Amino acid sequence: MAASVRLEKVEKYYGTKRTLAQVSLDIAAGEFLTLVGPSGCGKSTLLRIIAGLTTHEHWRVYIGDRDVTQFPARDRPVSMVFQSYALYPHMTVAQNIATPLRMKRLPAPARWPLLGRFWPGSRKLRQQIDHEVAAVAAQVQLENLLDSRPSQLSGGQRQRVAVARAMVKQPDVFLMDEPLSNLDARLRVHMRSEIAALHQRTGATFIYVTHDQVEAMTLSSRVAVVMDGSIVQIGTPRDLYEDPQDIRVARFIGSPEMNLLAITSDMRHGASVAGEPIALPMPATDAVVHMGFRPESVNIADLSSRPMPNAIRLSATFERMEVLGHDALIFCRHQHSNEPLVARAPVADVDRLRTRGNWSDKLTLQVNLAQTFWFNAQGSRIAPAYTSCEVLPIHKRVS
Ligand SMILES: Nc1ncnc2c1ncn2[C@@H]1O[C@H](COP(=O)(O)OP(=O)(O)OP(=O)(O)O)[C@@H](O)[C@H]1O
Repeated sequence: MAASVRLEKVEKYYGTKRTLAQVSLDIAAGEFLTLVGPSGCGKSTLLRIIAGLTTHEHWRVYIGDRDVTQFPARDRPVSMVFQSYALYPHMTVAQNIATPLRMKRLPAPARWPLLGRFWPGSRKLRQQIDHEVAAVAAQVQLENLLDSRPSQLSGGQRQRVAVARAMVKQPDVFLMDEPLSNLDARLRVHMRSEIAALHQRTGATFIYVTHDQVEAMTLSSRVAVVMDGSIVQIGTPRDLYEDPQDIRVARFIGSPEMNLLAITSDMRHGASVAGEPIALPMPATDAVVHMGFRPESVNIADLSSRPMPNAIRLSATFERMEVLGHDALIFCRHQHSNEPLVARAPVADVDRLRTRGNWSDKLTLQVNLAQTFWFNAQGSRIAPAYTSCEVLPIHKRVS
Protein backbone atom coordinates (compact mmCIF):
# COMPACT_ATOMS: atom_id res chain seq x y z
CA MET A 1 0.00 0.00 0.00
CA ALA A 2 1.16 3.52 -0.67
CA ALA A 3 0.69 6.52 1.59
CA SER A 4 1.05 10.24 1.07
CA VAL A 5 3.70 12.13 3.04
CA ARG A 6 3.39 15.67 4.30
CA LEU A 7 6.05 17.76 5.98
CA GLU A 8 5.15 21.02 7.63
CA LYS A 9 7.63 23.73 8.48
CA VAL A 10 10.72 21.64 9.06
CA GLU A 11 13.38 23.87 10.58
CA LYS A 12 16.46 21.98 11.71
CA TYR A 13 19.48 23.33 13.51
CA TYR A 14 22.72 21.53 14.36
CA GLY A 15 24.15 23.74 17.07
CA THR A 16 23.70 27.25 15.75
CA LYS A 17 23.89 26.14 12.13
CA ARG A 18 20.58 26.05 10.29
CA THR A 19 20.45 22.93 8.09
CA LEU A 20 16.81 23.13 6.98
CA ALA A 21 14.80 26.32 6.70
CA GLN A 22 11.00 26.06 6.97
CA VAL A 23 10.68 23.19 4.50
CA SER A 24 7.13 22.11 3.69
CA LEU A 25 6.48 19.34 1.22
CA ASP A 26 3.49 17.32 -0.04
CA ILE A 27 4.14 13.96 -1.67
CA ALA A 28 1.24 12.01 -3.17
CA ALA A 29 0.66 8.33 -2.43
CA GLY A 30 2.60 6.21 -4.93
CA GLU A 31 4.73 9.07 -6.15
CA PHE A 32 8.49 8.75 -6.86
CA LEU A 33 9.93 11.98 -5.53
CA THR A 34 13.65 12.65 -5.72
CA LEU A 35 15.55 15.17 -3.63
CA VAL A 36 18.62 16.48 -5.46
CA GLY A 37 21.13 19.11 -4.55
CA PRO A 38 24.77 19.66 -3.76
CA SER A 39 26.55 17.97 -0.88
CA GLY A 40 25.53 19.28 2.54
CA CYS A 41 22.29 20.98 1.39
CA GLY A 42 20.16 18.93 3.82
CA LYS A 43 18.76 16.06 1.72
CA SER A 44 19.68 13.23 4.10
CA THR A 45 18.49 15.22 7.09
CA LEU A 46 15.09 15.57 5.44
CA LEU A 47 14.89 11.78 4.88
CA ARG A 48 15.92 11.08 8.47
CA ILE A 49 13.18 13.38 9.70
CA ILE A 50 10.57 11.44 7.68
CA ALA A 51 12.02 8.16 9.00
CA GLY A 52 11.87 9.41 12.60
CA LEU A 53 15.65 9.07 13.06
CA THR A 54 16.16 12.73 13.93
CA THR A 55 14.68 13.99 17.14
CA HIS A 56 11.60 16.08 16.74
CA GLU A 57 11.74 19.81 17.14
CA HIS A 58 8.87 22.00 15.98
CA TRP A 59 7.77 20.50 12.68
CA ARG A 60 5.00 18.06 11.80
CA VAL A 61 5.19 14.90 9.70
CA TYR A 62 2.09 13.15 8.33
CA ILE A 63 2.06 9.75 6.65
CA GLY A 64 -1.31 9.10 5.09
CA ASP A 65 -3.88 10.67 7.42
CA ARG A 66 -1.81 10.06 10.54
CA ASP A 67 0.30 12.63 12.32
CA VAL A 68 3.42 10.53 13.02
CA THR A 69 5.53 13.38 14.37
CA GLN A 70 5.82 11.80 17.79
CA PHE A 71 6.14 8.20 16.53
CA PRO A 72 9.52 6.51 16.93
CA ALA A 73 11.13 5.18 13.76
CA ARG A 74 10.01 1.57 14.31
CA ASP A 75 6.34 2.59 14.42
CA ARG A 76 6.37 4.50 11.15
CA PRO A 77 5.28 2.64 7.99
CA VAL A 78 8.56 3.45 6.28
CA SER A 79 11.77 1.61 5.38
CA MET A 80 15.06 3.30 4.70
CA VAL A 81 17.96 2.20 2.51
CA PHE A 82 21.18 3.92 3.57
CA GLN A 83 24.05 4.97 1.33
CA SER A 84 26.41 2.74 3.35
CA TYR A 85 23.74 -0.05 3.38
CA ALA A 86 24.27 -0.29 7.17
CA LEU A 87 24.30 -4.11 7.15
CA TYR A 88 25.19 -5.99 10.32
CA PRO A 89 28.59 -7.57 9.53
CA HIS A 90 28.25 -10.45 12.02
CA MET A 91 24.86 -11.56 10.64
CA THR A 92 24.12 -13.63 7.54
CA VAL A 93 22.16 -12.22 4.63
CA ALA A 94 19.03 -13.98 5.90
CA GLN A 95 19.45 -12.57 9.39
CA ASN A 96 20.06 -9.08 8.03
CA ILE A 97 16.90 -9.21 5.93
CA ALA A 98 14.90 -10.66 8.83
CA THR A 99 15.91 -7.96 11.32
CA PRO A 100 12.97 -5.54 10.80
CA LEU A 101 10.46 -8.41 11.13
CA ARG A 102 12.16 -9.86 14.21
CA MET A 103 12.14 -6.41 15.85
CA LYS A 104 8.50 -5.88 15.05
CA ARG A 105 7.03 -9.30 15.73
CA LEU A 106 9.17 -11.06 18.32
CA PRO A 107 9.11 -9.90 21.94
CA ALA A 108 12.59 -9.05 23.30
CA PRO A 109 13.20 -12.37 25.12
CA ALA A 110 12.25 -14.32 21.98
CA ARG A 111 15.08 -12.52 20.14
CA TRP A 112 17.78 -13.82 22.51
CA PRO A 113 20.25 -16.05 20.63
CA LEU A 114 19.68 -19.41 22.33
CA LEU A 115 17.02 -19.04 24.98
CA GLY A 116 14.75 -17.23 22.53
CA ARG A 117 14.02 -20.52 20.74
CA PHE A 118 12.18 -21.78 23.81
CA TRP A 119 9.99 -18.71 24.21
CA PRO A 120 6.36 -19.82 23.80
CA GLY A 121 5.07 -19.29 20.27
CA SER A 122 8.40 -18.10 18.91
CA ARG A 123 8.96 -21.16 16.70
CA LYS A 124 5.91 -20.46 14.61
CA LEU A 125 6.72 -16.76 14.34
CA ARG A 126 10.30 -17.56 13.28
CA GLN A 127 9.08 -19.96 10.60
CA GLN A 128 6.76 -17.30 9.23
CA ILE A 129 9.62 -14.77 9.20
CA ASP A 130 11.93 -17.25 7.41
CA HIS A 131 9.24 -17.82 4.83
CA GLU A 132 8.85 -14.08 4.17
CA VAL A 133 12.62 -13.56 4.04
CA ALA A 134 12.98 -16.33 1.45
CA ALA A 135 10.21 -14.81 -0.67
CA VAL A 136 11.82 -11.35 -0.66
CA ALA A 137 15.31 -12.78 -1.28
CA ALA A 138 13.99 -14.57 -4.36
CA GLN A 139 12.60 -11.30 -5.71
CA VAL A 140 16.06 -9.69 -5.65
CA GLN A 141 17.97 -12.85 -6.69
CA LEU A 142 19.63 -13.45 -3.32
CA GLU A 143 18.21 -16.89 -2.65
CA ASN A 144 21.62 -18.58 -3.08
CA LEU A 145 23.40 -16.18 -0.75
CA LEU A 146 21.18 -16.34 2.33
CA ASP A 147 23.94 -17.93 4.47
CA SER A 148 26.71 -15.55 3.36
CA ARG A 149 27.97 -12.66 5.46
CA PRO A 150 28.18 -9.11 4.04
CA SER A 151 31.99 -9.28 3.79
CA GLN A 152 31.62 -12.15 1.30
CA LEU A 153 29.37 -10.13 -1.03
CA SER A 154 30.04 -7.73 -3.90
CA GLY A 155 28.88 -4.10 -3.71
CA GLY A 156 25.85 -4.85 -5.86
CA GLN A 157 24.87 -7.85 -3.72
CA ARG A 158 25.15 -5.81 -0.52
CA GLN A 159 22.95 -3.19 -2.09
CA ARG A 160 20.36 -5.89 -2.83
CA VAL A 161 20.44 -7.07 0.78
CA ALA A 162 19.79 -3.50 1.93
CA VAL A 163 16.86 -3.23 -0.49
CA ALA A 164 15.51 -6.64 0.54
CA ARG A 165 15.67 -5.63 4.20
CA ALA A 166 13.64 -2.53 3.32
CA MET A 167 11.13 -4.56 1.27
CA VAL A 168 10.43 -7.23 3.86
CA LYS A 169 8.62 -4.74 6.07
CA GLN A 170 6.20 -4.00 3.20
CA PRO A 171 6.35 -0.29 3.97
CA ASP A 172 3.98 2.33 2.62
CA VAL A 173 6.97 4.58 1.99
CA PHE A 174 10.52 3.70 0.86
CA LEU A 175 13.22 6.20 1.80
CA MET A 176 16.42 5.75 -0.20
CA ASP A 177 19.53 7.74 0.57
CA GLU A 178 21.89 7.56 -2.43
CA PRO A 179 21.50 3.77 -2.65
CA LEU A 180 23.53 3.47 -5.86
CA SER A 181 26.41 5.80 -5.15
CA ASN A 182 28.85 3.04 -4.15
CA LEU A 183 28.35 1.03 -7.31
CA ASP A 184 30.34 1.22 -10.53
CA ALA A 185 28.79 3.00 -13.51
CA ARG A 186 27.48 -0.12 -15.25
CA LEU A 187 25.91 -1.62 -12.17
CA ARG A 188 24.33 1.72 -11.32
CA VAL A 189 22.48 1.76 -14.63
CA HIS A 190 21.30 -1.81 -14.04
CA MET A 191 20.21 -1.18 -10.43
CA ARG A 192 18.46 2.01 -11.50
CA SER A 193 16.07 -0.02 -13.61
CA GLU A 194 15.60 -2.50 -10.74
CA ILE A 195 14.57 0.35 -8.45
CA ALA A 196 12.13 1.61 -11.08
CA ALA A 197 10.72 -1.93 -11.32
CA LEU A 198 10.43 -2.17 -7.52
CA HIS A 199 8.47 1.06 -7.47
CA GLN A 200 6.10 -0.25 -10.13
CA ARG A 201 5.71 -3.64 -8.48
CA THR A 202 5.04 -2.37 -4.96
CA GLY A 203 3.16 0.78 -5.90
CA ALA A 204 4.63 2.32 -2.72
CA THR A 205 5.67 5.94 -2.30
CA PHE A 206 9.40 6.45 -2.94
CA ILE A 207 11.44 9.33 -1.59
CA TYR A 208 14.90 9.11 -3.06
CA VAL A 209 18.03 11.16 -2.46
CA THR A 210 20.77 11.50 -5.02
CA HIS A 211 23.55 13.77 -6.22
CA ASP A 212 23.16 12.32 -9.64
CA GLN A 213 20.80 14.29 -11.78
CA VAL A 214 20.58 11.58 -14.44
CA GLU A 215 19.22 9.22 -11.77
CA ALA A 216 16.81 11.94 -10.65
CA MET A 217 15.60 12.70 -14.16
CA THR A 218 15.12 9.07 -15.21
CA LEU A 219 13.45 7.65 -12.10
CA SER A 220 11.23 10.39 -10.73
CA SER A 221 7.70 11.54 -11.19
CA ARG A 222 8.82 14.80 -9.51
CA VAL A 223 12.15 16.23 -8.46
CA ALA A 224 12.74 18.70 -5.63
CA VAL A 225 15.95 20.72 -5.89
CA VAL A 226 17.33 21.46 -2.42
CA MET A 227 19.87 24.23 -1.94
CA ASP A 228 21.12 25.62 1.35
CA GLY A 229 18.37 23.94 3.37
CA SER A 230 15.43 25.08 1.22
CA ILE A 231 13.49 23.60 -1.67
CA VAL A 232 14.25 25.98 -4.51
CA GLN A 233 11.98 24.34 -7.06
CA ILE A 234 9.86 21.22 -7.33
CA GLY A 235 8.38 19.81 -10.50
CA THR A 236 8.51 17.08 -13.09
CA PRO A 237 11.96 16.43 -14.57
CA ARG A 238 10.81 18.19 -17.74
CA ASP A 239 9.56 21.24 -15.80
CA LEU A 240 12.93 21.65 -14.18
CA TYR A 241 14.81 21.27 -17.43
CA GLU A 242 12.57 23.43 -19.57
CA ASP A 243 11.38 25.97 -17.04
CA PRO A 244 13.96 26.52 -14.27
CA GLN A 245 12.90 29.36 -11.99
CA ASP A 246 16.28 29.93 -10.40
CA ILE A 247 19.79 30.13 -11.82
CA ARG A 248 20.97 27.44 -9.37
CA VAL A 249 18.34 25.02 -10.70
CA ALA A 250 19.27 25.92 -14.27
CA ARG A 251 22.90 25.11 -13.52
CA PHE A 252 22.21 21.93 -11.57
CA ILE A 253 19.77 20.26 -13.97
CA GLY A 254 21.11 19.27 -17.37
CA SER A 255 24.35 17.71 -18.50
CA PRO A 256 26.41 19.41 -19.73
CA GLU A 257 25.37 22.43 -17.71
CA MET A 258 23.41 25.32 -19.15
CA ASN A 259 25.66 27.97 -20.71
CA LEU A 260 25.46 31.26 -18.83
CA LEU A 261 26.71 34.66 -19.88
CA ALA A 262 26.65 37.83 -17.82
CA ILE A 263 25.04 40.77 -19.52
CA THR A 264 26.05 44.22 -18.52
CA SER A 265 23.66 46.97 -19.27
CA ASP A 266 23.28 50.59 -18.44
CA MET A 267 20.98 53.30 -19.66
CA ARG A 268 23.75 55.17 -21.48
CA HIS A 269 25.60 52.43 -23.33
CA GLY A 270 22.87 49.87 -23.74
CA ALA A 271 23.39 46.20 -23.11
CA SER A 272 25.98 43.74 -24.22
CA VAL A 273 26.16 39.98 -24.11
CA ALA A 274 29.71 38.87 -23.54
CA GLY A 275 30.99 42.11 -25.02
CA GLU A 276 28.67 42.10 -28.05
CA PRO A 277 25.87 44.66 -28.18
CA ILE A 278 22.35 43.37 -27.87
CA ALA A 279 18.88 44.80 -27.55
CA LEU A 280 17.63 43.43 -24.27
CA PRO A 281 14.25 41.74 -24.32
CA MET A 282 13.36 43.73 -21.21
CA PRO A 283 13.85 47.34 -20.13
CA ALA A 284 17.55 48.16 -19.72
CA THR A 285 18.46 48.76 -16.11
CA ASP A 286 21.74 49.36 -14.39
CA ALA A 287 21.81 45.75 -13.29
CA VAL A 288 23.66 42.65 -14.35
CA VAL A 289 21.41 40.01 -15.78
CA HIS A 290 22.36 36.52 -16.91
CA MET A 291 21.40 34.88 -20.15
CA GLY A 292 21.35 31.10 -20.17
CA PHE A 293 21.00 28.65 -23.03
CA ARG A 294 21.26 24.89 -23.30
CA PRO A 295 23.91 23.29 -25.53
CA GLU A 296 21.20 22.08 -27.90
CA SER A 297 19.97 25.65 -28.42
CA VAL A 298 23.25 26.73 -30.03
CA ASN A 299 24.54 25.94 -33.47
CA ILE A 300 27.58 26.91 -35.41
CA ALA A 301 26.63 29.57 -37.91
CA ASP A 302 29.61 28.77 -40.14
CA LEU A 303 27.71 25.64 -41.10
CA SER A 304 24.36 26.51 -42.58
CA SER A 305 22.76 23.15 -41.78
CA ARG A 306 20.35 24.60 -39.23
CA PRO A 307 19.53 28.21 -40.09
CA MET A 308 18.22 30.19 -37.13
CA PRO A 309 16.15 33.23 -37.97
CA ASN A 310 15.83 34.77 -34.51
CA ALA A 311 19.24 34.27 -33.00
CA ILE A 312 21.95 35.94 -31.00
CA ARG A 313 25.37 35.56 -32.60
CA LEU A 314 28.51 35.19 -30.54
CA SER A 315 32.04 34.75 -31.75
CA ALA A 316 34.13 32.16 -29.96
CA THR A 317 37.28 30.11 -30.42
CA PHE A 318 37.13 26.35 -30.73
CA GLU A 319 38.76 24.53 -27.79
CA ARG A 320 37.92 20.85 -27.98
CA MET A 321 35.13 18.43 -28.71
CA GLU A 322 33.69 15.24 -27.32
CA VAL A 323 32.02 12.83 -29.72
CA LEU A 324 29.11 11.10 -27.97
CA GLY A 325 27.94 8.93 -30.84
CA HIS A 326 25.19 10.57 -32.84
CA ASP A 327 25.98 13.97 -31.33
CA ALA A 328 29.14 15.77 -30.35
CA LEU A 329 29.78 18.48 -27.79
CA ILE A 330 31.83 21.40 -29.04
CA PHE A 331 33.56 23.41 -26.33
CA CYS A 332 34.37 27.00 -27.31
CA ARG A 333 35.95 29.89 -25.50
CA HIS A 334 34.48 33.37 -25.53
CA GLN A 335 36.80 36.16 -24.57
CA HIS A 336 34.37 37.55 -21.98
CA SER A 337 33.45 34.29 -20.34
CA ASN A 338 35.45 32.27 -17.84
CA GLU A 339 33.53 29.09 -18.57
CA PRO A 340 33.61 27.39 -21.98
CA LEU A 341 30.45 27.66 -24.05
CA VAL A 342 29.15 24.26 -25.10
CA ALA A 343 27.23 23.51 -28.27
CA ARG A 344 25.66 20.15 -29.03
CA ALA A 345 25.87 19.39 -32.74
CA PRO A 346 25.23 16.41 -34.99
CA VAL A 347 28.44 14.52 -35.70
CA ALA A 348 27.90 15.27 -39.41
CA ASP A 349 28.36 18.99 -38.66
CA VAL A 350 31.56 18.25 -36.79
CA ASP A 351 32.89 16.26 -39.74
CA ARG A 352 32.17 19.16 -42.05
CA LEU A 353 34.04 21.52 -39.77
CA ARG A 354 36.93 19.10 -39.59
CA THR A 355 37.23 18.88 -43.37
CA ARG A 356 37.39 22.67 -43.51
CA GLY A 357 40.39 22.40 -41.22
CA ASN A 358 39.58 25.60 -39.39
CA TRP A 359 39.53 24.34 -35.83
CA SER A 360 41.74 27.12 -34.61
CA ASP A 361 39.67 29.79 -36.35
CA LYS A 362 36.97 31.82 -34.76
CA LEU A 363 33.56 30.23 -34.92
CA THR A 364 30.28 32.05 -34.85
CA LEU A 365 27.73 30.56 -32.50
CA GLN A 366 24.05 31.21 -33.00
CA VAL A 367 21.82 30.99 -29.96
CA ASN A 368 18.14 30.45 -30.52
CA LEU A 369 16.59 33.43 -28.76
CA ALA A 370 13.30 31.65 -28.10
CA GLN A 371 15.26 29.11 -26.07
CA THR A 372 17.16 31.55 -23.88
CA PHE A 373 16.61 31.91 -20.11
CA TRP A 374 17.07 35.20 -18.30
CA PHE A 375 17.90 35.67 -14.63
CA ASN A 376 18.19 38.82 -12.56
CA ALA A 377 21.13 39.70 -10.33
CA GLN A 378 19.60 37.66 -7.48
CA GLY A 379 19.37 34.60 -9.72
CA SER A 380 15.57 34.59 -10.10
CA ARG A 381 14.16 33.90 -13.53
CA ILE A 382 12.75 36.90 -15.38
CA ALA A 383 10.43 36.44 -18.30
CA PRO A 384 11.32 38.70 -21.19
CA ALA A 385 9.29 39.30 -24.32
CA TYR A 386 11.48 37.23 -26.61
CA THR A 387 9.74 38.24 -29.78
CA SER A 388 10.63 41.90 -29.38
CA CYS A 389 14.31 41.13 -28.93
CA GLU A 390 16.78 41.72 -31.68
CA VAL A 391 20.52 41.80 -31.76
CA LEU A 392 21.78 45.31 -32.48
CA PRO A 393 24.36 45.71 -35.20
CA ILE A 394 27.51 47.27 -33.82
CA HIS A 395 27.01 50.76 -35.32
CA LYS A 396 23.73 51.22 -33.47
CA ARG A 397 25.47 51.02 -30.11
CA VAL A 398 24.89 54.22 -28.12
CA SER A 399 28.16 55.87 -27.26
N1 LIG B 1 24.52 14.85 13.32
C1 LIG B 1 24.97 16.02 12.82
N2 LIG B 1 25.62 16.90 13.60
C2 LIG B 1 26.05 18.09 13.11
N3 LIG B 1 25.86 18.48 11.84
C3 LIG B 1 25.22 17.65 11.01
C4 LIG B 1 24.74 16.37 11.46
N4 LIG B 1 24.13 15.76 10.40
C5 LIG B 1 24.24 16.62 9.37
N5 LIG B 1 24.88 17.74 9.72
C6 LIG B 1 25.17 18.90 8.84
O1 LIG B 1 23.97 19.30 8.23
C7 LIG B 1 24.21 19.66 6.87
C8 LIG B 1 23.30 18.83 5.97
O2 LIG B 1 23.69 17.47 6.04
P1 LIG B 1 22.98 16.35 5.17
O3 LIG B 1 23.66 15.06 5.45
O4 LIG B 1 21.51 16.42 5.36
O5 LIG B 1 23.34 16.87 3.69
P2 LIG B 1 23.17 16.13 2.30
O6 LIG B 1 22.53 17.11 1.37
O7 LIG B 1 22.50 14.83 2.46
O8 LIG B 1 24.70 15.91 1.91
P3 LIG B 1 25.38 14.70 1.12
O9 LIG B 1 24.82 14.76 -0.26
O10 LIG B 1 26.83 15.04 1.15
O11 LIG B 1 25.06 13.42 1.83
C9 LIG B 1 25.70 19.44 6.61
O12 LIG B 1 26.34 20.68 6.70
C10 LIG B 1 26.11 18.51 7.71
O13 LIG B 1 27.45 18.74 8.07
